Amino acid sequence: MTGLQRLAETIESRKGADPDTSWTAKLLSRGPEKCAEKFGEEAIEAIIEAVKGDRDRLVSEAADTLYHLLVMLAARDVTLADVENELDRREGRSGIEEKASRK
Ligand SMILES: N=c1c2ncn([C@@H]3O[C@H](COP(=O)(O)OP(=O)(O)OP(=O)(O)O)[C@@H](O)[C@H]3O)c2ncn1[C@@H]1O[C@H](COP(=O)(O)O)[C@@H](O)[C@H]1O
Repeated sequence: MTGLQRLAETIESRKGADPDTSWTAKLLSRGPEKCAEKFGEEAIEAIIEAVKGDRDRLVSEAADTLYHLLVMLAARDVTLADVENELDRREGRSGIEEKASRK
């Protein structure tokens, strides 16, 4: 199991946990819209560091972004496995080829 899969399991286990002892439970208790808003904030912070070119800050903000992406997905009962399955489905198909097939 990868670290990302373990994190997704931890997040799933926080559903219904005590918001006073778990940041994840606190965020989930505020609803999917708040989780989506937090994800957006963290993604923007990662974008800013990518533009600035600060490698260490980008790694840190990317970690925040992945965590908050998983929380947002959990809030809508979408699992990491669902996303991995979609990525697997796309594997080996170039984005250029996929875009051309849409026309
Ligand atoms: N990876 C993370 C993780 N990344 C970021 N965060 C928290 O996300 C929050 C980010 O919030 P901000 O930076 O926006 O700070 P803020 O205090 O909310 O600021 P404002 O929005 O109020 O301005 C901080 O409290 C971070 O600690 C995380 N909290 C938890 N995890 C993982 O989730 C696991 C379960 O955590 P709990 O649910 O808290 O037990 C942990 O063991 C970690 O593995």
